[in-house]
Amino acid sequence: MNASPFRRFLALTIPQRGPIILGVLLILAATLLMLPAPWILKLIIDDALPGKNMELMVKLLAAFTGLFMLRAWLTLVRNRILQFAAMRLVCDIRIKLFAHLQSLSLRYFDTNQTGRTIGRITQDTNEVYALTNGFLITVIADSVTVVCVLGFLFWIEWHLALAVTAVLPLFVFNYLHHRKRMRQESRAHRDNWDKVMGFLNERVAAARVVKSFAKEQDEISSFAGGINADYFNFSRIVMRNTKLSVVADLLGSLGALVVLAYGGWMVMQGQMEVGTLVAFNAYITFIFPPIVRFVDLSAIFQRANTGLENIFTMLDTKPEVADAADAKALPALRGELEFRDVGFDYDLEMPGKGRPRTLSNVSFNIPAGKIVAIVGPSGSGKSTIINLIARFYDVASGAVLVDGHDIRTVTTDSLRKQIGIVLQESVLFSGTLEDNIKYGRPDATREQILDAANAANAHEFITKLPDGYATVVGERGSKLSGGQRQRIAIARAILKDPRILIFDEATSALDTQSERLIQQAMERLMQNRTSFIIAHRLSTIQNADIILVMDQGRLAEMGTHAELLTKDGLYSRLHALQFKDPA
Ligand SMILES: Nc1ncnc2c1ncn2[C@@H]1O[C@H](COP(=O)(O)OP(=O)(O)OP(=O)(O)O)[C@@H](O)[C@H]1O
Repeated sequence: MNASPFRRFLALTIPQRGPIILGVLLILAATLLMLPAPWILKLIIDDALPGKNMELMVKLLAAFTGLFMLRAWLTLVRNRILQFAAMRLVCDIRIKLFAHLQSLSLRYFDTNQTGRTIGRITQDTNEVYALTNGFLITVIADSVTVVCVLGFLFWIEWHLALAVTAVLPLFVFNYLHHRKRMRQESRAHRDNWDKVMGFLNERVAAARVVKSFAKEQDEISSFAGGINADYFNFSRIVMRNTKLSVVADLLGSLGALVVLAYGGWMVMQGQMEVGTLVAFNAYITFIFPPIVRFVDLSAIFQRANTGLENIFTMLDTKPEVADAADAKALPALRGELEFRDVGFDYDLEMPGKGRPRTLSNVSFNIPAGKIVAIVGPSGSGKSTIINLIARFYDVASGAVLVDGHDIRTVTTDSLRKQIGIVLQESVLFSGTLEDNIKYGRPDATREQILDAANAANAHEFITKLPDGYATVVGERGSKLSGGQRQRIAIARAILKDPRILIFDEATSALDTQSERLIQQAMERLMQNRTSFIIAHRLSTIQNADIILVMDQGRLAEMGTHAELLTKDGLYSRLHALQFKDPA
């Protein structure tokens, strides 16, 4: 069985154990320092005041002041140490989560909303800060205080101390009564908030679509729905906390009442001095407020527990595509590629249920250096083939081999370093054009970058920009045209110099001029490499060495343009439909 999130959290705090232990020792020191304070009060009442002993009075007051000053200083130092430790811990967990995210396979990103993932790294880790800084500090400080003070009370007057202790289980009952609901409410709150974050993230990223459909008002209503649910969830949590802490407060007062009633009776019976009763009364303020605080903090604990559950669920997600224990680095490739009876389904749970598999029995063998066009109707599995070549997913059956190596037996890093991919919707990162071009090869020289941009037909438009290569492109390259983005992506791929090239050809968004520039760039890029192109242009298809014709996840036909036309099969039908009028 898995350890509880809290236990696992404690394991994560190990690197910060130095500052945490020091902080706890300082808490202990500050607590022990305060123990004599009520006793000084007792000495003032029982000894200094009745005997009008001025010298004793001054000494006791000086001791009192000294204790408080020292305690204030210790608290300051302790808070600094523990707050820094808590923040460091949060930073470490954030880095760990991001690093783990990088190792996860595309299927994780297919099934988890971006907003949710971002929430894990930002919001859930904030709860860890609250837990380490607030909860741990208070719980440790308060537990030490309660145990020390109770022990001391038993030492001075055990009858009365026993009466005080009898109230304590009531606090536990009160907490247990609410605990389950608190947990459920905290979970509902967090899950709804994840949905709101997912929604927000999507709508901000797709502002153009929202506007083009004039859906602003509907989106506002949906967002308001999520936020109002958050209001409701939060109100429930606040009400629960209020109920819990009001009852805890009452129980604290009950404790004080017990001391006054029973202690007062003992004083009247001459079994205890007045000063001891006053000191007792002062000591119980060391006990009940911390216990009431425990109860209040249980809300932080529940929230943090939910956050920790989320964090550990993400950290426990295994990368589906992972290097085998004995995976070897792929040597420099020639570029042969083989699909051997490949079957695949995106849906792991219900593979192929009620519909054809995404890919079934796909076999082909491509010698190094060939240009391969993949064609077929929409949804026939073209993109899936390139996803499997790059090992974004693992095949369900059969194998994909490069130069005779099953790609599951080599490291994904060494495989992907030799594959270049230019997608239909090229994504650039915010940063300069130069940074974007050298993304896959950060150590490229200026000359190599210019050569790549030239070969990609991008140099000319870049130099016309006022800031040239230092031009900062917007988020996801939004300040460039579709054709310009595509050429930057081609330059990026050229600079990487891969042996296998994957190209998802986009035509629809481009004008003829742009299309020609891209086509020239592609032709240069494809020289001396094995290239797979999801092809839409007739020229690309005609010039390909091999055409793979996909149909409902199967390889329907394979051959050159001329061969396939003579077959009178799917390809010739598609060709007739699509290129009826090549002019
Ligand atoms: N990430 C995914 N998760 C689940 N199913 C997917 C995913 N990507 C694609 N599919 C499904 O797999 C099938 C094949 O999709 P694929 O993207 O390979 O088709 P395609 O031939 O490239 O289509 P198009 O020409 O429209 O881009 C489709 O039925 C599609 O709905």
